[in-house]
Amino acid sequence: MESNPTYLPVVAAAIGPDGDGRWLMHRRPEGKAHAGLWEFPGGKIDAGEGAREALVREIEEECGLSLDPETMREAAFAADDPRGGTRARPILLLLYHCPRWSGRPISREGGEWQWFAPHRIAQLEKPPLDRQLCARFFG
Ligand SMILES: Nc1nc2c([nH]c(=O)n2[C@@H]2O[C@H](COP(=O)(O)OP(=O)(O)OP(=O)(O)O)[C@@H](O)[C@H]2O)c(=O)[nH]1
Repeated sequence: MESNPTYLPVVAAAIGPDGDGRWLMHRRPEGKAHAGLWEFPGGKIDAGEGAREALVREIEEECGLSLDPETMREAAFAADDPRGGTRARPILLLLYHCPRWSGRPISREGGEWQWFAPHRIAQLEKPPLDRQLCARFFG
């Protein structure tokens, strides 16, 4: 049995709810894969990094918010089919509920940031794995 990793692990954050019951979503910038689609923000886990640590780092880099890793909870996951698709490596996307943060999001890497109610998030155009996470997380 081959034991080299197949999946590329990616972490994503469900940041919310804010005082109005909304959650923070990120619209991917032009020039990147899935440009213009709305995702739960996050990114790839670096070698040797923990999942929560990666999420804190990615969110800080992308929008300046500080997440509280102590209060993060595993919430849902979604994975590509390793035998389908055209990617070199299928993605394993891990969603964490992040109920505590500080700061306000600002766009640091060209994407757009917006708070939405869950029924609006369900309507947004999203990449395939984020669609699954949305259905699993918000029901
Ligand atoms: N959120 C999300 N990401 C996905 C999906 N499918 C898929 O291939 N990805 C890829 O997973 C990676 C997520 O990591 P990232 O957000 O740090 O990637 P990035 O575009 O900033 O960096 P990159 O240009 O090196 O890929 C991206 O390459 C993204 O295109 C999906 O359904 N949802």
